[in-house]
Amino acid sequence: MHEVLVDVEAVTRTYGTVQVLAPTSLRLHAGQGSAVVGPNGAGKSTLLRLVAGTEEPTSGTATVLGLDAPEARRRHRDRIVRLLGPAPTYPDLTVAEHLQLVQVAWAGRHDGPDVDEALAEATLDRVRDQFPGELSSGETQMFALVATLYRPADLVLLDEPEQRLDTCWREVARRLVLRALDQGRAVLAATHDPGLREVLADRGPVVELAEPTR
Ligand SMILES: Nc1ncnc2c1ncn2[C@@H]1O[C@H](COP(=O)(O)OP(=O)(O)OP(=O)(O)O)[C@@H](O)[C@H]1O
Repeated sequence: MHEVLVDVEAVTRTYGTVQVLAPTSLRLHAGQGSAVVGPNGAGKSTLLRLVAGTEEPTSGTATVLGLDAPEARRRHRDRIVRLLGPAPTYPDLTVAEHLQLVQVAWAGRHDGPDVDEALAEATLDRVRDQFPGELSSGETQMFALVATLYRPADLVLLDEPEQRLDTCWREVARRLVLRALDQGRAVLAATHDPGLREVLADRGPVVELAEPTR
């Protein structure tokens, strides 16, 4: 059996008096995909932050790579990558230079295509020499997704990777996620995109969250 990467047992999250995440459980093995779905405000991003270890559950446990999620985040940064909100960028490095930086930083462990191929397959080659501040919102999102998936990781956490992408780029995003799964990575993604949900549902559990009651 593949390694258990994520083991979430009855986690909840409460802010003030409102429980924004009702007890939720999820188990994800290497190479599996999981879509987290539900209406706006259902707690999808909250669940991802609990798994990312950037936030603590009110009750229940979130275990990642056998460790409490915040500890896993510290100890296994080479195995976990996340795109939860805007990606940090260097204003004076071009799009291509960001990917080159990823190659250098993870020297010897990068097994994807070369920089120009990675940009071309995401149809980002036209902006290869532009700076982050010169990109459209969709280009920024596509660039963030490509850069996120460019580094090595066994577990990929994505919060609505389809946001601000047009129909063509949503299709590209699905393809990139599918390739990550085919490479044996586990992908946990909150999404409103039915196509991405389908890609992930083929490879693992769908987590359906309901709107919080106030
Ligand atoms: N720090 C916080 N303090 C108070 N309430 C919060 C906080 N963070 C999130 N919430 C509330 O928790 C609920 C769930 O938010 P979350 O961002 O997880 O939803 P979501 O399912 O990702 O929504 P969307 O599809 O709109 O991105 C929302 O009602 C939100 O207002």
